Amino acid sequence: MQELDALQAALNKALDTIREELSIQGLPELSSTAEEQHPLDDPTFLSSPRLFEARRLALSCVGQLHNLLQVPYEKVVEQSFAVYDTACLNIVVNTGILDRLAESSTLSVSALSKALDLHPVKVATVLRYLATQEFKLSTLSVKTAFQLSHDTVLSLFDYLKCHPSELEQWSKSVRSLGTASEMALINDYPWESLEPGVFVDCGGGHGQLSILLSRKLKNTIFVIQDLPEVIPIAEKNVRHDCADLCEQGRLIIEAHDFFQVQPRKAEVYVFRYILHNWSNLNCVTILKNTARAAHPQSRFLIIEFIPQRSGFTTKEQNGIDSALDDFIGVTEYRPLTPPPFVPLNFGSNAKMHSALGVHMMGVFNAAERYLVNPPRMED
Ligand SMILES: C[S@@+](CC[C@H](N)C(=O)[O-])C[C@H]1O[C@@H](n2cnc3c(N)ncnc32)[C@H](O)[C@@H]1O
Repeated sequence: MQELDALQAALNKALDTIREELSIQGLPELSSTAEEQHPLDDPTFLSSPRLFEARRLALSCVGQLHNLLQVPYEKVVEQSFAVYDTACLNIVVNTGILDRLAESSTLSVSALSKALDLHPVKVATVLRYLATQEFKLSTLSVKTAFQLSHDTVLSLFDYLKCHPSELEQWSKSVRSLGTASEMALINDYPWESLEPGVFVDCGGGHGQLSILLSRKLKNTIFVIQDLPEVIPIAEKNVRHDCADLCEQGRLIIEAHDFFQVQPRKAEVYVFRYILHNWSNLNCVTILKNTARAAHPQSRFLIIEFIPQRSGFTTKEQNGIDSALDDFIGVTEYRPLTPPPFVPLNFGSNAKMHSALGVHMMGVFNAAERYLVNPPRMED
């Protein structure tokens, strides 16, 4: 029997058994939104052996299915961000958020932040992360948890400049973050519509996005820009993969600080995983500096993870109604409407991206940005 079939069959059997046992023992239905504690959650409750084993089996199947279905890269990121589980719980308890929510579970983030004198973006980021499974501090990008933990006044980028081996390690981890969703990115956007022209990869890091696109867009020149200390890393990577394109002048690597005016006129300026490192004010400066060089037809492409709201909603509120069967034979991506009891952001499946939001807050006092109702850092 296939592993997936076996786990599905065992899970179904276990869930059926739990349902039967609840009925036999006259116990209430299970509900994750019930206000009263379920008797099964009482540590002194003595389960029947059948119910005990059915629960154990169901949870084990869920865990095994998780291992089977989750992309290994996401598991690695989740594990390296696991410390945020404890940190966020600690914040929720110590700041009084938990007590306030116990009094009223319908408090909005802004009401909660006002009542406790906390920053709304930080409260939202922490709660959103905790919903998938300090603190009153400055909102300045150089007064973050990173500076406290490293006992430094330097920003992460300035710190890395002084620590070349850490810079190398950090830029490798950013590169793998890009790799994890690169094929979808290349497939889902009509890149050919941008040809021909000059494409500037602002803060391009290892240059991986430009390398991939240069194979697809044969009439485009790619300029990878980054800080001077990152240029040798980018050059090594690009020359290793595409020495011929460098010789032909189709891939150019150059130092440029995006807080200075952009020197290149181009058809496309792309910012992948850049703006989430910076406050609104900084982002405006970066974009304005680039816009000064742009011509009226130039395009700005901003590539970021867009977190979805947590919580549950009706299909009508969600606005998109698509079921798994609607995707048969479809090649163009569109999102699935979460079925009942599946959170809008797909719950535990959003953990990696929510953890990234916490990470951006801890390192840069920045955040992943939302399309709807965005809570923003004040500058
Ligand atoms: C999160 S990484 C993204 C790298 C790349 N865009 C990618 O998607 O793989 C942010 C990049 O911004 C660069 N960066 C930071 N400050 C910069 C500045 N002032 N000017 C240019 N690049 C900068 C960093 O060196 C780093 O390579």
